[in-house]
Amino acid sequence: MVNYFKLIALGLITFFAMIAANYARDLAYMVHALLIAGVSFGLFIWVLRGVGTKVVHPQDEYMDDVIRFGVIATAFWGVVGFLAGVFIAFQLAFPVLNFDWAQGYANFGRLRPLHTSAVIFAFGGNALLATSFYVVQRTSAARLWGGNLAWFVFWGYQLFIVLAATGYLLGGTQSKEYAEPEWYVDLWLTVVWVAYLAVFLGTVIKRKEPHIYVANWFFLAFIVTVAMLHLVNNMTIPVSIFGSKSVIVWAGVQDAMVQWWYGHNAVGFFLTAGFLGMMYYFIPKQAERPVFSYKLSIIHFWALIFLYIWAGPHHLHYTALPDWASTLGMVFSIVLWMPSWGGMINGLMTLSGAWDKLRTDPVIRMMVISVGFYGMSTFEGPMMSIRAVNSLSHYTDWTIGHVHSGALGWNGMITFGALYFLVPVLWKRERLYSLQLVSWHFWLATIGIVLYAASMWVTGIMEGLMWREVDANGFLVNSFADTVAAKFPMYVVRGLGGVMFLAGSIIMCFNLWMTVRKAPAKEASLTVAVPAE
Ligand code: HEM
Ligand code: HEM
Ligand SMILES: [Cu+2]
Repeated sequence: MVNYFKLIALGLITFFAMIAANYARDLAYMVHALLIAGVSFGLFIWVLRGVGTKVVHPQDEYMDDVIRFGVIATAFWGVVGFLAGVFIAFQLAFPVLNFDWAQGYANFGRLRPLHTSAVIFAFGGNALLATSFYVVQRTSAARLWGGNLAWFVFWGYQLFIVLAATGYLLGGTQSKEYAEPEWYVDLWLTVVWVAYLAVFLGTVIKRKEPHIYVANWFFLAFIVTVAMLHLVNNMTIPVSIFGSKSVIVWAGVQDAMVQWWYGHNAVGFFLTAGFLGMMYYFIPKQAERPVFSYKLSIIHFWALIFLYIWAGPHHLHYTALPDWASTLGMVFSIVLWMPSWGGMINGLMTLSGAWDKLRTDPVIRMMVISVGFYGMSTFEGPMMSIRAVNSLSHYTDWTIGHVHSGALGWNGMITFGALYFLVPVLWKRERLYSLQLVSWHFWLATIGIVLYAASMWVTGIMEGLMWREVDANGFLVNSFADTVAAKFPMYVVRGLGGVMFLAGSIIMCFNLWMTVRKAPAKEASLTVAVPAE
C-alpha cells in the first residue's frame, strides 16, 4: 500500500518538475527542475520494480549499511572539496587560471562557494551524518529508529549537495556566505533535516542504556541548533515560483546581524559541537581509555552552547551595527575561550596514562593534533574578536588562516581519525591496511596546515599594516594593488600547503580502499546491538 502512495507522489513530482523546467525563468532553476524530474522518475521506476517484494530487517542488528555509504561519501566529497580549495588557491596566485572560456562558470567567484560548501557541508556534513548514526546506535544499544528513514536522510542530503553545487556554478545563489543555496534548495534541506532529527532522537528515545552518552548531547545540540539557524537565516520570499531568485525578509543591518548570527553558529554548532561529539566517542575508543572527566564534559557543554549563540557580532565590528551589540559579541567571544579549552583539555587528558600510544598509533596522533588545532583556533578566535585586533585582521588573510587552522586542523584531522577507526569496524577487518601510510598522511597534512596557516598570518598582518600605513602628511602610502602584489609568494606557499593536504587525503582513500580489499577479515565480529559498545 505504502508503495502505491510513493508511486503517486513520485509521479506527481516528476510531472510538476517537468512543468517547472518548461516555465523556468533562469538556467539554474531549469537545470535543477530537470535534475529533480530525473531523480524522481528514476525513483519511480525503482519503486515500481520493487512492488510486491518485502524486505525484513532483523531489529536487533545495527543499521550499518547507511554508515558505510556515509564513510564513502565523506572521503569522496573531502577529495572534491580539497581539490576545489587547491584550485581556487592557485587562482588567487595565478589569475590566468580564471580561464576566459569558463567565465561565468568556473571563475574564482563561482568556485569559492563551491569549495566552502563542499568542505563544510558535503565533507563535514557527511562525516557528521555517518558518525552520529554510528555513535548513537553504539551508545544506545539500539538500531536506528525509523526503518528506511535513515536512507532518506542520506540520499536526500546528497541531493541537497548536488543542487547546491550545480546552483553556484550556474549563478543560483542568495549571496549569504555558507547559506548560498536558493529558496527551494533550502526547503528541501529543511525536510531532510527534520527527518535527520527524527532518526537521531528516535534512536536516543528507544535506547537500552539508562544514560545518554555525552557525544549524543553534542550531536543533538548540533542538529537542533542548525535547524533553527537555517530557518531564521533563510526567511526568503521567491520572486517567482518558476525562478531561483528570492528576497530576504530582513532588511539592512538586521539582515547582516541575522546572517552572522547564522554564520558564527554554523562554526559553533556545525563545525564545533557536532565534531566534539565525534571527539567524545572516537578518542576514548581509539585510546581505550574512559573520558577524562564527565563533570567537565557537562559543564563545558552547557557553557559552550549558552555562549556561542551571542558571539556572532564579532563578524561585524566597525559596521552599521550598534556599538553595544558589537561589544556584546566581543565579550561573549572572549568568555568562550574557557569552555572551548575545557573541551580541548577533556579530549587531551583522556590520553593520560596512555601517552605512549602517541608513538605507536598514528591514528591517535591524528586525533590528538586535531584537538590541539581546536585549542589553537579557539584561542585565536577570541583574540581576533577584540575590536582593536579585529581592526587589523578583518578583511585580511589572517581570517582565512584562522578558518583553515580550524577547518583543516580540527575538522579535517578528527574526521580522518574517525574514518581510520570506522573502516575496519564497518567492513569487519582486523586492522588497517597500512599504518605507515597513515603516518604519511599525518605528516603531509600537518606540514600542509602549517604552511597554510603560517603563510596566511604573514600576508594577513602584512596587508593589514600596509593598508594602514600613512606618510607624514597623512596620505596612504600603499595602493590596494601594491598590497595584492606583495602577497604573491605567500599565496604560492599556501597553494603548496593545500597540495600536501590534498595528497594526504588521497593516500587515505587508497589506504581505506586497500583495507576493505586486502586487510585480513575479522572473525565473528559484533553486529548485534549490545549495551554500551
Ligand atoms: C586542500 C585544502 C584547502 C585549500 C587549499 C583551501 C583553500 C581555500 C581558499 C583559497 C579559500 C579562499 C580564500 C580567499 O577568499 O582569500 C578558501 C576559503 C574557505 N575555506 Fe578552504 N581550503 C582547503 C580546505 C578547507 C577545508 C577542509 C575547510 C572546512 C572544513 C575549508 C573551509 C573554508 C572556508 C569556511 C572558507 C571561507 C573563509 C572566509 O570567507 O573567511 N577549506 N579555502
Ligand atoms: C572560541 C572560538 C572562536 C571564536 C571566538 C572565533 C572568532 C572569530 C573571529 C573574530 C573571526 C573574524 C571575523 C572577521 O573579522 O570577519 C572569525 C572568523 C571565522 N572563524 Fe572563528 N572563532 C572561533 C573558533 C573557530 C573555529 C573552531 C572555526 C572552524 C572550525 C572557526 C571558523 C571561522 C570561520 C569559517 C570564519 C570566517 C567567517 C567569514 O568571514 O567568512 N572559528 N572567527
Ligand atoms: Cu564567529
